[in-house]
Amino acid sequence: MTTPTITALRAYVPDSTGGADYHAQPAGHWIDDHIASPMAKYPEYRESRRSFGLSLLGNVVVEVEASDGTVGFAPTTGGEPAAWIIENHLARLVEGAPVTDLERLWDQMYLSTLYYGRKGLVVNAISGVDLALWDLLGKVRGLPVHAMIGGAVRDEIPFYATGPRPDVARKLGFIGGKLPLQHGPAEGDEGIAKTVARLAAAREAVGPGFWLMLDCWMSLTLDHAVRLSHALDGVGLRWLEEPLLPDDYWSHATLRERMPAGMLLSSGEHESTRYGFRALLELGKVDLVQPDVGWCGGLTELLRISALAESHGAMVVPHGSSVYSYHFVATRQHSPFAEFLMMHPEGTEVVPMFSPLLVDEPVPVNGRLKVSELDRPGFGVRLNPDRPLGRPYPR
Ligand SMILES: C[C@H](O)[C@H](O)[C@@H](O)[C@@H](O)C(=O)O
Ligand SMILES: [Mg+2]
Repeated sequence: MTTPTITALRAYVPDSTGGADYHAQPAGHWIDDHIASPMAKYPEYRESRRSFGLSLLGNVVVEVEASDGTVGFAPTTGGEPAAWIIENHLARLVEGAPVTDLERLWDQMYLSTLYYGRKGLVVNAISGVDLALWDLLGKVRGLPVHAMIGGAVRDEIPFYATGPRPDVARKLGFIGGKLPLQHGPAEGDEGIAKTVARLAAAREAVGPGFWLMLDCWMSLTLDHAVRLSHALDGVGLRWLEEPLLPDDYWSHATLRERMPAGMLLSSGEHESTRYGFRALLELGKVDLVQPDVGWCGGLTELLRISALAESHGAMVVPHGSSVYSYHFVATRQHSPFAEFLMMHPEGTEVVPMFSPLLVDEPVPVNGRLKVSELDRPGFGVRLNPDRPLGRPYPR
């Protein structure tokens, strides 16, 4: 049997809002409504995360074509800058390789960009290429990705929902609701009081058994995080998410020591590679890691991060990334549930997370997704043919 080789690697930039860069939403969407951020200490940037540049990058769609005509693709966040890296740097390593060489290609993409990469945009680009390669391999072999990384350990995936209405999430069958923090340290004790009131009202609405989480999106200082965690101790918070600056591993460990014992500390959404997650686990002492498979290095690197986390007794619950993380979650015991970002403007309806970029994108029904819904080759989704794709750096 002849193994096809990769004949072309292409990077497109769709004109759409939403998709993998899901923060790019029309005005009035809950995801940009006075949500706390590291920039909120500056009043002019407190009302909207887009005001300081969140979602400027937009989507990049990576496409890989094989010598037998098979085409794989995957989206991630990165826009034109990522497209430039993919077309002008990564393509020279990938084109001509057998479609099976994911390990060697990952190593070469990471090592060849070390001098300007290691984290952030470059690793997003590498992640996009890696995901497209997994999609291609699945299509060449006629297998869903989950069947190529060990096979499913469960028949269905339970989900928690991220959005402003945990009461609606509970009614829709989700196992928990994660609220975005809206008031950071710049709003002082008054901000803490508002957060406590909001979480207490949410707890009242959902009752005792439904998980509640709070996503702080890197916005807190250590002192504020300690005080906020204790102020929320009566709410029964399942975890406090990404409270501190991602690089300050040491303050995570201090927070872990000082926060209430029953509240899990989670982080990792903006961390990348196994090295970053080793620091977060060993130095940061987090209980739960949340790599984004489109940002951490792709699926090849997520598998490494996953094994590392399991050896630390930590759960791996990937940051919301649609089918690109569902195939992973289906196959790992220590990844018992997944995130679903409620991308409906009020967060009151289930809509496909990467809409309008993809078609055939499965969504949880009654808060769960049957793994059999993923049983199509590769990641099992198609690009929306009605959304034009520009190729900014054609070769
Ligand atoms: C809802 C949060 O503020 C972020 O917008 C979200 O992207 C991310 O942190 C998440 O965990 O879903
Ligand atoms: Mg988060």
